[in-house]
Amino acid sequence: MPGYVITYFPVRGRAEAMRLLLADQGAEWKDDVVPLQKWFAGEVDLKKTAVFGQLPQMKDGEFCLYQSNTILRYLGRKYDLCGSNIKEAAVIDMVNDGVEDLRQKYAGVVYYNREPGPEKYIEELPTHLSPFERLLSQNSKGSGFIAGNKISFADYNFLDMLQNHQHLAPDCLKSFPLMLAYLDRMTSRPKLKTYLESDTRKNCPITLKDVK
Ligand SMILES: N[C@@H](CCC(=O)N[C@@H](CS)C(=O)NCC(=O)O)C(=O)O
Repeated sequence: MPGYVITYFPVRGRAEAMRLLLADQGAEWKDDVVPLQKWFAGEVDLKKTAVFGQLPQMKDGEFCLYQSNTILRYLGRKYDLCGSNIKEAAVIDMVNDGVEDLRQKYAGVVYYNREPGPEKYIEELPTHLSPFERLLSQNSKGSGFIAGNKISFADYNFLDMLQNHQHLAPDCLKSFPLMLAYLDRMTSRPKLKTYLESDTRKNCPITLKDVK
């Protein structure tokens, strides 16, 4: 029986970065999938008991957490993925907050049909993505991780964000060689590769709109 249970809708969404982290760290987890229709019809008790009325929820045994970035940070502390000192930890937090900012813009357009709409968002993407190319160039000249000298929880969030954007706009990274090389390095990590190539992952829709 795996110690971790991730409760979420049948999408990658805000649960995927924690799945990437767990897979790469060789940990097992169970996905407890909540059908969207039931949730929005008010038929899921968890909607009332969840701390902020939202998912994902992650349980580590009896310990129950909400808020995707809090969960990532918790797993980061548990698996030593928060840098080697407080300055590295702060840079990792900064990058993760930057990923969160972009995730919110992405989610606004992709999930909630907010302005500026997908076409304009894609047109503006280089402006949103270039800070990450710069961060990579400033860290081991782009040959390592998004921050620090070892993998951190922010790398999994960043990887998920890059893959979501590649799905939305397949050419969006073409003028960002460091991010392309980073994606190659990350997706070649053996345990991550196995997960990324698994049927579970391939069959998991990227957004709520992709749910059949
Ligand atoms: N800040 C929260 C946001 C959670 C969130 O927006 N959850 C959405 C799905 S991604 C949700 O539960 N939507 C259903 C609802 O609000 O009832 C986190 O990072 O976990």
